Amino acid sequence: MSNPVYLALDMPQLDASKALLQQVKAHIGGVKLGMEFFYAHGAHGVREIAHCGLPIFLDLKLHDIPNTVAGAMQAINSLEPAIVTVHASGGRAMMEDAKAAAGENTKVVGVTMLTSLDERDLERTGVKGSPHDHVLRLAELAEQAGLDGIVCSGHEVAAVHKQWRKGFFVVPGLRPAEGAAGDQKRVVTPRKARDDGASVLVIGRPISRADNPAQAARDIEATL
Ligand SMILES: O=C(O)c1cc(=O)[nH]c(=O)n1[C@@H]1O[C@H](COP(=O)(O)O)[C@@H](O)[C@H]1O
Repeated sequence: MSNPVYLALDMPQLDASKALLQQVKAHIGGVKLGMEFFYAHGAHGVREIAHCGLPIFLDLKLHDIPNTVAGAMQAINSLEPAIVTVHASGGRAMMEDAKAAAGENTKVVGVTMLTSLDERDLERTGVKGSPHDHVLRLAELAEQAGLDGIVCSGHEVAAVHKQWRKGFFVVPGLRPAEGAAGDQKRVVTPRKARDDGASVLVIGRPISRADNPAQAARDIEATL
């Protein structure tokens, strides 16, 4: 089985990103580029990172009216990303149009509830009920809209996997047993997420901020 770990390259410096990637690339299965990197380096930066030969997950978390999101998707098609994110709360029509505009080899996944949020945060945004119910509801909407899968925390992935057997599930908010959670609130270990049905494990700081990133990536790989 291929390595499910996608390294989140969350840094604005292109050279430092490439250097980190060189150190760890033998121990990961893909690279995630998010808004921090993309706003700094755009399509050129994505192409530079793609030279490493690993699949690229373009985590742009698109969230706008359907026409605008479809246009954004078309604008990034030439980069041939393996995975792209949209916010599931953007609604069914937005997700349908995003999927229709994406390249045929790109998986479009809907971000459900950010792993940095808990039930109290959810309530403050006006959503009543548990994160579990909220994630399952948005997963159902994403499936109806024809998306390939969703992004959720390791707390929900087992239930979502049960509800959507063929879905593609991206799980961030991962920490090895001794790792500091930082701004993440719904956290599990990489192994637990994988055992519960995650297709992709997104891992950033536990590798990128480690004293020895290659060793950290190797240690995580060994737990899987
Ligand atoms: O879409 C994501 O990748 C994402 C969704 C989510 O709910 N939570 C979340 O942390 N992420 C991303 O996953 C990565 C997690 O980074 P670390 O907490 O450093 O491992 C970051 O790049 C986040 O942007």
